[in-house]
Amino acid sequence: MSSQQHPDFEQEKQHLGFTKKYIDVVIKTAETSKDQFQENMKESFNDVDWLESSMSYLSLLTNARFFEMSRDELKHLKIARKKPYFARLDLLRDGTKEKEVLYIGKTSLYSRENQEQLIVDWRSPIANLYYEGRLGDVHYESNDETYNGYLSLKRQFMIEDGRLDEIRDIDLTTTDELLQESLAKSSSNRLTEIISTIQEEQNKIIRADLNRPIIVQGAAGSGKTTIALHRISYFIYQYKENFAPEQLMILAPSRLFIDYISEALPELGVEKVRQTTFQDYVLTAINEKLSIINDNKLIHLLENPNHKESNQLAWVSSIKGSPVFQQILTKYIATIYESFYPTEDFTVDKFRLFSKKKFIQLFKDDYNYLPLYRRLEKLKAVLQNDLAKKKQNMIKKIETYYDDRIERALYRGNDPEKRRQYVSDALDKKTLRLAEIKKAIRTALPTYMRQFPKKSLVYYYLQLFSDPTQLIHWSEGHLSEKEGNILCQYQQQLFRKKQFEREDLALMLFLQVHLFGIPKELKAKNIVIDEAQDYSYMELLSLKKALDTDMFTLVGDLAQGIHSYRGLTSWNNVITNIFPRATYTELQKSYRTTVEIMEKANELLRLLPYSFPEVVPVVRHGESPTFIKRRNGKDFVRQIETQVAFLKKESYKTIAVIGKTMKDCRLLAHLFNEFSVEPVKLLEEQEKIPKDTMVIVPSFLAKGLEFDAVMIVCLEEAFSRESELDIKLLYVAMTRPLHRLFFYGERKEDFIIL
Ligand SMILES: Nc1ncnc2c1ncn2[C@@H]1O[C@H](COP(=O)(O)OP(=O)(O)OP(=O)(O)O)[C@@H](O)[C@H]1O
Repeated sequence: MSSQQHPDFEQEKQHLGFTKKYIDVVIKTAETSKDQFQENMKESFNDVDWLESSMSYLSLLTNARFFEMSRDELKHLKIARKKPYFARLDLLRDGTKEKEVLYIGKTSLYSRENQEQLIVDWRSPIANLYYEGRLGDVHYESNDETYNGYLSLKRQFMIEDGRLDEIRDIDLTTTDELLQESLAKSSSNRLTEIISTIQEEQNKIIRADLNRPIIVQGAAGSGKTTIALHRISYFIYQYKENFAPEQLMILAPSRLFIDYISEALPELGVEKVRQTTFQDYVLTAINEKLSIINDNKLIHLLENPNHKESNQLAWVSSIKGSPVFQQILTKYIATIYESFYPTEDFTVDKFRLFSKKKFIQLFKDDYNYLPLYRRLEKLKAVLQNDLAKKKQNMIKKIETYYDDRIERALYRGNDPEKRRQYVSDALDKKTLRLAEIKKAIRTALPTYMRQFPKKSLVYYYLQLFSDPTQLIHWSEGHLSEKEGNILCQYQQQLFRKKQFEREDLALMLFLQVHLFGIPKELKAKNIVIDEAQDYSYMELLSLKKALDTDMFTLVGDLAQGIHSYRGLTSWNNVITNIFPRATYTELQKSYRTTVEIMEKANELLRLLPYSFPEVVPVVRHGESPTFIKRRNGKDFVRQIETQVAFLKKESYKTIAVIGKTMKDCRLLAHLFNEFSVEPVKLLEEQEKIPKDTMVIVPSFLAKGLEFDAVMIVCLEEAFSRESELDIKLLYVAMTRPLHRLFFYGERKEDFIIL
């Protein structure tokens, strides 16, 4: 049963009215004075009937502790006012006679003293019944205990701006209606929360064991980004006593993407989670300002396919990201460590204080949990302590030695002059020796430590590629002589220009961890990586080492792996060698695109050399993707403008023109700037996405984003069937629209599957 004709509609409307007013009172009281509560209550609930019917709630409120809420709780309650809850569950617990009525919302509201909940948080254990429980006998787990009961009602509420529009009683068969409505909406250019329509398979991932890493291979539009954010929200809720949100981290593919997800964060209560990119994180962790030549490589590969240089570029990237470098770096680091084994004992003057054997044993074994330079610091402190302890003893020994000699001299021989001379010499020697030993005590440690010169991370990194013979040796047969030479030459050429590539960052981070360590504040308790398919093996490994935890949520789609020359082509290696505790899940259902668009995009997957299962769109129909022969110059701009005007009339709000390369996009932007009356915005890596302007975006930057309508344009650059990268880029572009897709080009063949 649905709509406003529902017999309970009026009653629910009243309940909503009460809840809203009630929230207002709580907010007002929390913000002003707790003593004002009764008066605030009377003022708001001047309707006597309501007041009486609400007496049970009233009694909850007399407890002053109720109002002690944190600033964050207050903020969330204010947000919740517009839509306090989205569902209701009626549950009769086993062994009880009275059913419980639970209203599920984004944030909870309850009496802290008697635990009676007015609104139950969607992340609480009992709320799982909304996502997974069928009507009838149900159970849920909380604190390792299982609770059983009978679920007699599952009701959804459509509340808009605090107004109840509709109520709907649901069972498994009807849950899709709300989802369909939500998917049919227009995109706002931003990611939003999906709390009321989370699907069962998605819910399983959000609530999967929080003490284990999780890897999700999900089709384009299957909700990976959304789920990852909801999982963080769930984590924060579950561990609110143990961790602050600042201890969690989201690694996004670009700053553009961070801007894109930013709107969903406050609603989910995760806005304080650190959000950064891999590059920015590494540069902070190694504390270096390096010049990184970024996606140049992708662009080069795109613009010069099958070129000899492109092949070399791709090979260099893949080798630097591969496990071969784990081996090379491990050997290299071992060599650096050995170069720190002292050749001499630690002596002060003639006293041997600390043997080199003991030093090496501490350095190698006892402190092996520390990075190299921290071990040195520790050892320096050990020697310093030792010296401080033995200092007086050494001085005493010298004093005793000379005092004994002087004493003995006093009784020696008969010549008083000689005796006097002898004693005077001994006294002089004593003074000299004491001065010597005091100086030695002062200088011995700094002199000893000087044999361990402090070098920078960049120094060590450059050294790694300074000698091809060494590099080949450390690779233990994985690099041929030719390959070792090519790699060293390539790196040296970069270094001469004082440049580094993104692929260098993982290796530098790995070195940093082992040589200098990562500051505590840059470690994280839980990390979410979106677009994880674009990370290399070494990037993921170095991150795990740097962050000192395997609590990662990796979400990605290998079919969209446009950086697979450096990234991953399978999750196997990652699971086996980096995250062996990980749970692996696949999502094949796509929620973004219509059936018509997804079917066309699926044709591209069939052309890829790996077998990707077809993406199953949630059944939502729309217009078929359309090819339009494009005109030139001003006429082409008019053509697009007419299309945009038409789409806007159809109420589509967000529209993007996607070109294959940045070069084509720049040409497009130029054309529009010259001939268009409407403003357009060319999106680059660092941009913010404007809300009401049509955007031009290159295919590789469009990854992860979505728009109501997309126009893929081939101006000078076409997509080639021969290139795996082109197939993936076109796939990325085709899976961006929610509703409409157009291809504008000279020839249909430029779009491979037309
Ligand atoms: N359960 C759901 N209810 C409503 N909307 C959903 C649901 N799951 C996903 N969506 C919507 O589907 C779209 C795609 O979600 P999202 O961007 O998280 O997918 P993705 O897997 O990260 O996609 P891509 O691989 O293309 O980056 C978004 O508009 C999201 O709001």
